[in-house]
Amino acid sequence: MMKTISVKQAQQADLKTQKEVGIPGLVLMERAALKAADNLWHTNWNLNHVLVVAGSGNNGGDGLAVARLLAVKGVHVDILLLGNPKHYSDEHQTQLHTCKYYHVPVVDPKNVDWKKYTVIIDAIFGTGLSRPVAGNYVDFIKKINQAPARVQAIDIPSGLNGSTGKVMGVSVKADLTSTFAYAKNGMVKPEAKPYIGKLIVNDIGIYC
Ligand SMILES: NC(=O)C1=CN([C@@H]2O[C@H](COP(=O)(O)OP(=O)(O)OC[C@H]3O[C@@H](n4cnc5c(N)ncnc54)[C@H](O)[C@@H]3O)[C@@H](O)[C@H]2O)[C@@H](O)CC1
Ligand SMILES: [K+]
Repeated sequence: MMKTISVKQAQQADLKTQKEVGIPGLVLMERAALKAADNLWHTNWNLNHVLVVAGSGNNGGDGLAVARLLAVKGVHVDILLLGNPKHYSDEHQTQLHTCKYYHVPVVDPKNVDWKKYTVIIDAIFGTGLSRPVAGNYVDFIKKINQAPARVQAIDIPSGLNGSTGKVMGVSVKADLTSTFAYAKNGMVKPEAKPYIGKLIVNDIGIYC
């Protein structure tokens, strides 16, 4: 049986690893991104044109780090930034700086050509999702689900409650979910399957 934990336990384990064990958040983020990129390399998906959709928190930071890792290997990758720039987490800002260094293109949210992407990486919300999805986020999640691309979710499909497996209004439907440390309780529930797709649990050095 696969070990699963709640979102709260995942947040506590993240915090403990950083504050007590002393591994910096950016180190954990880099490990997460390397594993997620590796999961993608091991699919047979067409990686011709990838879109990373990044929210304002550390899930978005993970996505931006994956964008950079793909870009330096020559993949044509674009970034779509969602959320208020004033709320970007510290790690998100660092990852965005690095993407800019490598000239990873940032697309205009009002003018996204959803049909041209072969893969979309969903990095809007992870364990930080705390309320039902609303406003513009609903529209973007629907666009991701309607797009012809394969979809990889980073940590948790955005909009899915990781603890219960229930959809909080609307959720990304992923073909592949690259989660970190442990699967969250809701991910293994039958009703979550259409949103999770294939589940890969990646060890990034966080234990509880
Ligand atoms: N902290 C750690 O140790 C690590 C965290 N990692 C990543 O960080 C993620 C968690 O990051 P965060 O805690 O920054 O949170 P998220 O990036 O999941 O969410 C960002 C923010 O969105 C806001 N939000 C929540 N629900 C919303 C809604 N319905 N509509 C609009 N805004 C909403 C909240 O203010 C939240 O802080 C994990 O899922 C994982 O992907 C990884 O980098 C690995 C290490
Ligand atoms: K996500």
